[in-house]
Amino acid sequence: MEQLQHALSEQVKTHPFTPQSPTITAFRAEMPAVGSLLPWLKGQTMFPQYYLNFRDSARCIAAIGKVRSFSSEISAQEFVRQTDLLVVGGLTFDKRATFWLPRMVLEQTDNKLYATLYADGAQNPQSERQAALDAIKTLSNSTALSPVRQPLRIDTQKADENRWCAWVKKAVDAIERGDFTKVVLANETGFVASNPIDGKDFLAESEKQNTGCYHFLYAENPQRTFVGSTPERLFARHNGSIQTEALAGTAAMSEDPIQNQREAAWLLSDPKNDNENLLVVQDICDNLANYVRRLDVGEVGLKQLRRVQHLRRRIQAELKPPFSDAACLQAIHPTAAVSGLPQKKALDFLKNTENFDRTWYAGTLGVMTKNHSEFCVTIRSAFIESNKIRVFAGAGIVAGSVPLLEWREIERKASGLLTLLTHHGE
Ligand SMILES: C=C(O[C@H]1C=CC=C(C(=O)O)[C@@H]1O)C(=O)O
Ligand SMILES: [Mg+2]
Repeated sequence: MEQLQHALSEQVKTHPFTPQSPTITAFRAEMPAVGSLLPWLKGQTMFPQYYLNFRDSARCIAAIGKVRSFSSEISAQEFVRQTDLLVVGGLTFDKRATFWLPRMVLEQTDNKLYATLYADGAQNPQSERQAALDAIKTLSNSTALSPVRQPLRIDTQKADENRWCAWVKKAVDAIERGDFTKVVLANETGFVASNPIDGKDFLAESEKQNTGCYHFLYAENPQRTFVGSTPERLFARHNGSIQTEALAGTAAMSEDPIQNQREAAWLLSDPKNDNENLLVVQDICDNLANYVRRLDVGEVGLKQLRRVQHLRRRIQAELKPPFSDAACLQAIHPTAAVSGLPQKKALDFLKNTENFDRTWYAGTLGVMTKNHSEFCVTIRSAFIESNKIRVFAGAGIVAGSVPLLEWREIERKASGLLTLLTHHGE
């Protein structure tokens, strides 16, 4: 990190910082890859903090501070197109957009660590120079990660087993009446731990145990951290190609490989779960239709995780120019894997049934650049506030859904995060 500090300081020292220049300056430096970026992030006091460890590559981003903010996906995209810089952020479940250009971004790939420091020419030159120098100092801050295991006590639960089963029954009745074909109900469960839970420690443990996922963290301030490990991609775009997927339909996973195989065989042949998945395929394909010139849906496969396994169909499409991330976000988020179909009817049902605000749960977080953007779906997630944690889990309800089985499904999904605190790690 000293190497990065030295290289960036030299650039900042010689930069003119002319008054009232409208442009953003990016100062860049690189060094060989280090281990996890989480100890660095844990050592920071600058907010907001953002972290995204990608699912299918070694790429990982950790960012602090904010130089510019954008309250819509369109304005974020315009900025990215004009400047060729990166913005991070996303949309809540109900599509409220928050994007920003961070002060400092660390980006790690297979073998390199890149640091980029941004300075805003539209600000006062003296204070911008100082802010840039302050950001460089953060590179030497790092705090060792600690174990997170500790006793938990259940605090509040938006739906207990009985209430959940009543919600599912109400949904199945509405589906039978023909109000909609699918709705994804969710629950929020709050726990109290004896000591404060550190979001970075928690996420580091999740990276170890919940492999095959995107790992994300978003903290607007020191009081509250949104974290999670999701198996689900919203989309990844490379120039005009996008890759998305229908991930829905669930069976159990355990430490018994024979049992897991039995569950997998059942999942692959169960019509209720296949329907759950196909409705997501239909939803994504219909919503992308106006923006693509070719679209392919892959064969059904399995996405196996530590506590659950899912049906997955990959979807690959060629966008019509001008390859708009804002259009993709608006078209496919929230997918029928987290909302329902038809969407408007399903969302009305959720508003009248769920007794909590989902905010960032089942939203989307990612990064946007001119040529490459990627967003994950923020399920398998939780809010951490000091010694309290609120965990979210949902399940797609379709014709034939059995309330108690859907209860077991959400309990298993939530256990992916909860067992990090309560069980012995490997
Ligand atoms: C809504 C969630 O999961 C979705 C993703 C995969 C499988 C799902 C299911 O089988 O119900 C859900 O659609 C969640 O974990 O909160
Ligand atoms: Mg399901």
